[in-house]
Amino acid sequence: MKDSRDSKDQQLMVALRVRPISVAELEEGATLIAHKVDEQMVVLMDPMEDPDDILRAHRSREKSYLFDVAFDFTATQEMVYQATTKSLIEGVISGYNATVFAYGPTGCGKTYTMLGTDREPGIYVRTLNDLFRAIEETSNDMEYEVSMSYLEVSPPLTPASARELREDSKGVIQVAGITEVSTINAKEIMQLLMKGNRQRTQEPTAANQTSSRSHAVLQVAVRQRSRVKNVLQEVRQGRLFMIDLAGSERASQTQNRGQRMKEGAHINRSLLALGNCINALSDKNSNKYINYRDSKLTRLLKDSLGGNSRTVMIAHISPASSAFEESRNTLTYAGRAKNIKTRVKQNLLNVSYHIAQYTSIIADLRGEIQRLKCKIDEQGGRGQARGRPERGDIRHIQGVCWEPSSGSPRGGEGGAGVRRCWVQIQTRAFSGWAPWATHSTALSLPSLPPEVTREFTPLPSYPNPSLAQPESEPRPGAFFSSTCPYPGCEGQGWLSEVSQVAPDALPRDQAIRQSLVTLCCHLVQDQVFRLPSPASTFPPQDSSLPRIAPAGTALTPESDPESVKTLSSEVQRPQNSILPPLSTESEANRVFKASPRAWHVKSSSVPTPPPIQIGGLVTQEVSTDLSSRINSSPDSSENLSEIPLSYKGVPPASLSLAPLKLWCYPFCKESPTLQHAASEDNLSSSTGEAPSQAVGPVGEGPRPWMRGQKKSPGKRREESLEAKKRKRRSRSFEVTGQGLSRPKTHLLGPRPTESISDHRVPVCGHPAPGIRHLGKVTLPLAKVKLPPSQSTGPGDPSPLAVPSNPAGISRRAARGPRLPHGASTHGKDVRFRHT
Ligand SMILES: Nc1ncnc2c1ncn2[C@@H]1O[C@H](COP(=O)(O)OP(=O)(O)OP(=O)(O)O)[C@@H](O)[C@H]1O
Repeated sequence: MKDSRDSKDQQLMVALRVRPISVAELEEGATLIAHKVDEQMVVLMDPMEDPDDILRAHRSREKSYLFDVAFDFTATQEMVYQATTKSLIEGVISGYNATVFAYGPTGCGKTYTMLGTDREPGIYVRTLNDLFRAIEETSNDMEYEVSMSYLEVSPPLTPASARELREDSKGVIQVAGITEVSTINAKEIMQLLMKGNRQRTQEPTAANQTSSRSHAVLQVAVRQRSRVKNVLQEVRQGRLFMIDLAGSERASQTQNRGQRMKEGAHINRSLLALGNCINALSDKNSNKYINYRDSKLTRLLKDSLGGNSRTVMIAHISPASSAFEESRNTLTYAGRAKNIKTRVKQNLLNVSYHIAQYTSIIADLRGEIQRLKCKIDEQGGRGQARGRPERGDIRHIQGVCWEPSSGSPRGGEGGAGVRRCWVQIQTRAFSGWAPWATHSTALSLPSLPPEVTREFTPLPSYPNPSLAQPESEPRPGAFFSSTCPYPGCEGQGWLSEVSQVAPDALPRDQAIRQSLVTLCCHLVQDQVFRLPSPASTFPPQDSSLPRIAPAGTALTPESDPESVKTLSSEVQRPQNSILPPLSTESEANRVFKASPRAWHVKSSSVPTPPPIQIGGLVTQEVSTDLSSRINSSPDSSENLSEIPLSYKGVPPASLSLAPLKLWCYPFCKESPTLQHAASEDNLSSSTGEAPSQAVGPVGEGPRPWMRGQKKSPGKRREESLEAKKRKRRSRSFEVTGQGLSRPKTHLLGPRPTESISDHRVPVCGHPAPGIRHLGKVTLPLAKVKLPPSQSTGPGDPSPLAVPSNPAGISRRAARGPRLPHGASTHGKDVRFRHT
């Protein structure tokens, strides 16, 4: 242990307490000779009055004594404690030694001041209470150890005198064989104190019925250290001595005889030694040797008197004239003690930890790190369980779509993951459009991530498409070509397609449409496939994002034969591949109402449809919902406002990655087989209709750009018309679309192509030669069916039917709003169609 960095001299504080005159003294006829003049001064009057003494005739019989503080019989215990001891507590806690000792003749109130009574507790109790309170107040930051010992320094005649005092290597007096009790609180200390005090030698004398025949030393040690663990730690250790000395006595006064008289002699001897030390210490100019070894008392008080301690001496006197001599001596010694100076230093113990302790600290820190990691994981898990915030992150979407390691679409989750992410993208992308926002709310979907909203916030709020129809409606599909920032982008093509087959699904306002196509194109180009954006830096390039598709990488046998091979093998998989459930129950609730009222219903009012049943598995696909909305027939749409769409009975082979097709077809080329499959699987949604009976695309005319098709455009068109007729007859709900082929463009990339190689993508059993040959693939579209059980009634057996003729379109347009499209199942390369 080393002492404090700075030490300073401290004057010993001396207080004087004059107790009330006792009944016994009054009975003896004693008079008051001690008076407190002011807060610091006490006057003692000599009771001896002899008018015949000429020599002393003009001498003042009063003598004043000045102390740091003086109390008379009016002073309460609390006042004495506040003025003398309370200020020491803070120093003890922070590593300073302190001593309070009561000094005075027998029967003058030393024990009363230090121990007190039950009603009026003394300094012991009050000090300990405040000490523990102060410790508690700082225990958040600091760690404390408190120990206590209660020592009786008695004359050598008693057993307690067998205790030896020893000085340790640092010069601190230790009592051999003493028991130190680690204390928990002040209450426990008080119980120990009372117990110890009962064992203290007390005998009635003529001067005091409860005269203490020994000195009592209560020592409280406080060790303080910071709770912040460090390699080098500082420990502060303060000690507080509270000493109730035995009283000096005169044999004549106590009338002791025998053993009691010998005790008194020993007490007086120790007090005399104390007085000598005080005398020596108080002599400023002398370099006299301080003989602490004269008595155990002075040895114990060595530090308190002349060493490292803030010391308070409370001198006690009786006001009675009968105790004049004792009072005068006490006042004299107390007055001298004022001159004693101590050098106060903070006791600091620098603890440098051993290597084993380092290991322990490191283990603690590792445990803490692990605990925090688990906490983070838990929070992350909860967030994912809630699903919403993470799904709002574009990185998450990309992560869902693609395996970061391989850069390919996720195999296990496959198309489901891609579809799901697209649903999210579409849904959120259209969140600025009020009808869509309605559904977004219903779906409890999060808003777009900042980087997306930054790009697309110009999307206006569009409360109801039917309420904001422009005077002259643009020709469907005619105006999109000039709005897309990407040459040859499929986003506009898709919208054009939608505008033809389901014009009601799109907003009427030109500006909104343009925003919409821009949005779609951005999403297609940037958000999932991360193709280079021609006009913007959106999204911000971030190397930490999973690399998705290298720009301009065409899927050709030359460039990526392995991919093509994989794709080819994939598309040859049996058609009865079963799609696993695509998403959770919450996604199954993504239902749309077709009536105008439905746009404004709150999420709670949106009915929950049964999930899509695919090949015996219950699943659902929001994209097909969207498709169904787009293709809602005017007759059925109103009823659908009350009946959610549901789908069932779709053969596994007819299920495909409709959203993938929608968004991926720019990267795909289509074989005739795939094209056919797409038409069947995705465009036909009549209940009970086999995929083979499904009609082809609703879109008009041949598509010369479908170079990969084996069927001629004319034949394809015939099929399409036939399908339309069947649709009208059956009034079934059909989502028409095709897996489209398109020439290789800069948009081609291996990863989107791989995405369609998901084993759950149904094909018609053809090896897709066109893929190999032309580097094109076609994504089949999802097939959506409305089960009869979910139809609105006999008059509307197939509630959603998309009229493919212009009349149908206009009729629907006149009927009012339709569901916002938000997504499409169409996979047409409209660029070429318009050309
Ligand atoms: N300030 C006070 N107010 C009221 N009573 C007091 C006061 N001081 C002392 N007394 C009473 O005086 C008596 C003697 O006091 P006390 O025992 O404390 O003296 P002492 O100095 O400890 O004596 P000894 O040295 O013999 O032990 C007790 O009955 C005590 O209650």
